[in-house]
Amino acid sequence: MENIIRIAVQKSGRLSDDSLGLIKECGVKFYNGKGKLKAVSHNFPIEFLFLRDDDIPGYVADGVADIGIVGENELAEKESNVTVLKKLGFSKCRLSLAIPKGVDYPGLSFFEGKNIATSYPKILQNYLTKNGVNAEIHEISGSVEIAPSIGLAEGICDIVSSGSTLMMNGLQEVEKIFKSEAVLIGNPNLKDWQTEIVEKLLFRINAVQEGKSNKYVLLNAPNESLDKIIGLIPGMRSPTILPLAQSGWSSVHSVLNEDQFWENIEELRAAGAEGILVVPIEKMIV
Ligand SMILES: Nc1ncnc2c1ncn2[C@@H]1O[C@H](COP(=O)(O)OP(=O)(O)OP(=O)(O)O)[C@@H](O)[C@H]1O
Ligand SMILES: O=P(O)(O)OC[C@H]1O[C@H](OP(=O)(O)OP(=O)(O)O)[C@H](O)[C@@H]1O
Ligand SMILES: [Mg+2]
Repeated sequence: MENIIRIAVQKSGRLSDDSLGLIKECGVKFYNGKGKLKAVSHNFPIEFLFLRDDDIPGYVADGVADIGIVGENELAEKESNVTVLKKLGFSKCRLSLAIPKGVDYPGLSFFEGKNIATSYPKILQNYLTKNGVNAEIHEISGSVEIAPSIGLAEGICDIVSSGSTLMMNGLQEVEKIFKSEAVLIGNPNLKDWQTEIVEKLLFRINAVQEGKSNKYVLLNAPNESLDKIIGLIPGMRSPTILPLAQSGWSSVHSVLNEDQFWENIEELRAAGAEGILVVPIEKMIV
């Protein structure tokens, strides 16, 4: 049989759409019908295992899967022996301590001797120990935000993104204790042929991510402003300059980070740039 690697991805939940979307953008084709727990790509040597996210660090550490996509929070909680290969920039969230709204919060000492409900007992215990707080950790596996209102705990430690779940449950965020995003992880003992395939995938992921954070910019400028404009949008090696049919004018093509573009837009216009087009880039290899 052909050599293939195995990737563990979340079956369904907050990580799954972006994980599979990223791999599809890398040109890896596969069919993941409803209820399927495994799939093989027909144009890249990779097999998918669709799992609960809690199990992904352990499967990768044990070598059942060679690589996987998981949140840094789950990774820190499981303390599995895996290598972080790449931060992926999606499923960004934080773990926070929260208490009922209206309750006075004097600082971390609030939690001394209190009960805290969480699905992340290790991360929480490490944080409390580091800060010299003794609290009782009550581990529950979901719907953590409900715990204070049913008398299970005085506070919670759970995932926060927009904060709307906290708000809906009458809670206030009082400490941010851990920042997380999705990461690609790998078994630390991959064989050379497995590493080679992982490197190919990483090359594609980098090209997709570079493409997303950069834009292709085209603009028209009077020739006397070209030096100034080139300084503002230097591009990958240097911008392309093409003469317009109207004499004295040029078309300038360049690639630049979107943030950098917005920072320089006023100066570009002041230098005489006009007809500015900003075009998305699908893949970018630097
Ligand atoms: N609201 C959110 N915004 C952004 N990222 C989030 C959010 N909630 C969770 N995440 C991230 O996505 C991961 C998976 O969240 P999800 O809610 O799908 O987990 P789950 O219910 O434990 O799923 P599973 O059924 O696979 O065990 C979390 O560990 C976290 O890294
Ligand atoms: O700050 P917010 O934007 O409200 O996001 C935070 C919520 O998102 C996650 O739950 P999810 O909606 O994925 O449901 P689940 O707990 O059933 O997995 C997490 O467990 C929080 O409850
Ligand atoms: Mg889970």
